[in-house]
Amino acid sequence: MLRSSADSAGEVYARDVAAERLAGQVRRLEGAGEGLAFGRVDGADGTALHIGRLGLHLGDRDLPLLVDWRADAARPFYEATTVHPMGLRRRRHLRVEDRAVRAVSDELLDGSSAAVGDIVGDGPLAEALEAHRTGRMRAAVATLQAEQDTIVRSPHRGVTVVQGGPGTGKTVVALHRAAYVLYAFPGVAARGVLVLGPNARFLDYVSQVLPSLGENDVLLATCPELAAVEPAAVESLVVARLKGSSALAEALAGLVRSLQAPVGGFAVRVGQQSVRLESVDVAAAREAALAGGLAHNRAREVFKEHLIGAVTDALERDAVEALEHIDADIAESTGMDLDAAAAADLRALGFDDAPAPDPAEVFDADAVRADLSGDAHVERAVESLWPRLTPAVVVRTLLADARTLARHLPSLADDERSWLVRSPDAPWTDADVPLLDEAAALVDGLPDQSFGHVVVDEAQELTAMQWRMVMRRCPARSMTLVGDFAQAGPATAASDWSQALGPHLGSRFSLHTLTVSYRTTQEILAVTHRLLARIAPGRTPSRPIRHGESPRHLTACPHSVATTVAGELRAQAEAHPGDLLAVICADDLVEEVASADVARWARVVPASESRGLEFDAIVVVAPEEIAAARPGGERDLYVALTRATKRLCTITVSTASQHTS
Ligand SMILES: Nc1ncnc2c1ncn2[C@@H]1O[C@H](COP(=O)(O)OP(=O)(O)OP(=O)(O)O)[C@@H](O)[C@H]1O
Repeated sequence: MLRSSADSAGEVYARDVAAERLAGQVRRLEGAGEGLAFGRVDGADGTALHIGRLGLHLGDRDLPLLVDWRADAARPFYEATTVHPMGLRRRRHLRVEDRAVRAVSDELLDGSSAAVGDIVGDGPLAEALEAHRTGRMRAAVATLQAEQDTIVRSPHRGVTVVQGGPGTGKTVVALHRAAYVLYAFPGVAARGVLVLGPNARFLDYVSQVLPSLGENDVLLATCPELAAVEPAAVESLVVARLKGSSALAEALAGLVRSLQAPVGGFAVRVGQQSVRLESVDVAAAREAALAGGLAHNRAREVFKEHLIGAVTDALERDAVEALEHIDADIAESTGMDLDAAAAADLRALGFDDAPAPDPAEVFDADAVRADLSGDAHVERAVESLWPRLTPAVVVRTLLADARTLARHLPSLADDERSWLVRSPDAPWTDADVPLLDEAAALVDGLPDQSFGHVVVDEAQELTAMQWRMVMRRCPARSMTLVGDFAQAGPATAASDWSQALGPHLGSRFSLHTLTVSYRTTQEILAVTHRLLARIAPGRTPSRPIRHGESPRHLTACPHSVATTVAGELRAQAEAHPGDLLAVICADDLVEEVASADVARWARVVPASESRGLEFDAIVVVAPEEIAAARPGGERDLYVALTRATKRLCTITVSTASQHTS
């Protein structure tokens, strides 16, 4: 394509656009190439359709070669049951690897008995769930379950919330929903789709799902990436929690308002002259600047324009007055009416009754205004009344001292405010990010980049300030939000969706609950029931569909934790070669646990970063420390215990030997 000739600039542009489009298609096809076709439906009427990750058409054939899984025609593949066969006789799952069919499994839906060619095999879902984990989530497009599929292809364009226990497929639904939105709502897709996740580790884990569905135009980001801030420090949870509260948004807005010409007049030197505006004039300029609802820095331009207008008027008044004074003085000292004398002179020269020049017309207001807007004195005077701001300056100013905080955050107690004070050169933290983003919206307006649809995973983690960030980026309020408040981290203040979303959406969201635990076995889930009853009283545990080994429990002395962990991992690796193993421990223990021996067999994941992840087997070290490490630590423990698809081992560090060591 790029080799084709193109002479004019227009042709070059058209060629580049076409080349980019084709390259995108190639990426799409390459991404979705693995397991491209995965299903087939045979209608009771004898028709057959193949279902795939993408749709493919061949020449002018009426029927597509491959039906895109998101097309309406593919719906029965996911939703037909023997009770409601939706016109199907047979649903077939194909496992295709390296362009060869490796397995076929049929379900007969119309009550007929198996005919020649029907292969009634083991469930493909069970096969998918038993497969080795790789460290990267796989698409579940071939085995989406009916309760998931209904949410994925819902026609609802507003906010869809999906809740459910660990491993119920919330992430699966969220990512497949993103792919569905791109396919089914082209208008939304044109404005872009964002998937927001809690941290880089999680985003890496889910990063292959959408490309494997042929979708490469989705932005995966964390909150700091979205705000283009790189946090370089961590801060205490108490402070992080305070900074997450929406009171901070009001405080920032209050601070910015207080920097918008709150009171007083305005004085400026223009040439030899000093001009003073009364406070009413300044107040009028302020009102005009704020009337348009513009952000601070843009409103400043309007404010300046109005002030310059008022200064120009004042200068004009002065000029007129000065001229009139001169005339009056001359008339008084010479007894001459200058205007009359000038008119007589003009008549004598043959100019009949030329009107006397009006001093106000002699004054070139436009030129004066233009001069004033580039005048350094004027700019300085405006700056003192309505300073130009940056987001960083706003946040630094608010958090600079207890007095400023007291003024703008009256709802907090004195000691809470004192915790918020930070030194101006302190590095930014995660909790500062939404404050900077809020300040950016106040001073420069809405972010340049917004999206037609936003997917938030682990959405229970978002603070009120982070929700504000998200809402700013999705003016159309078309979103898929998935999460589980029983797994909430310590910075989360809300305990349900109404609390989290109410301030932005009222009750305008549709809530779905997934109830089947696909990841966790019955045996592992049973270990967490008592814990779940404590952290989410009244919550019905998810229903596991798989059985597995009973969890193991070991005890280690404080000085032999790494050795015990390594021993357990070695045994597991030998017994189950190819399995993906992980060790989860309290963040403070990571260094101690991650000995070379341990790192050889497993990934070591701090409990605070284990949300959303999944492994074949997990060793949870010192569960009691995870529970005690930070407020809400029992929820961290619940998350840690529910990361394995097959095996769980917990290692308690014995306190008895701690005393003797
Ligand atoms: N329909 C499905 N077909 C195949 N695998 C599935 C299906 N649904 C869920 N899974 C698998 O179950 C596991 C758990 O799914 P997922 O991570 O989406 O759950 P989750 O509810 O987001 O969990 P958590 O709350 O722990 O983040 C994943 O390995 C996922 O691929």
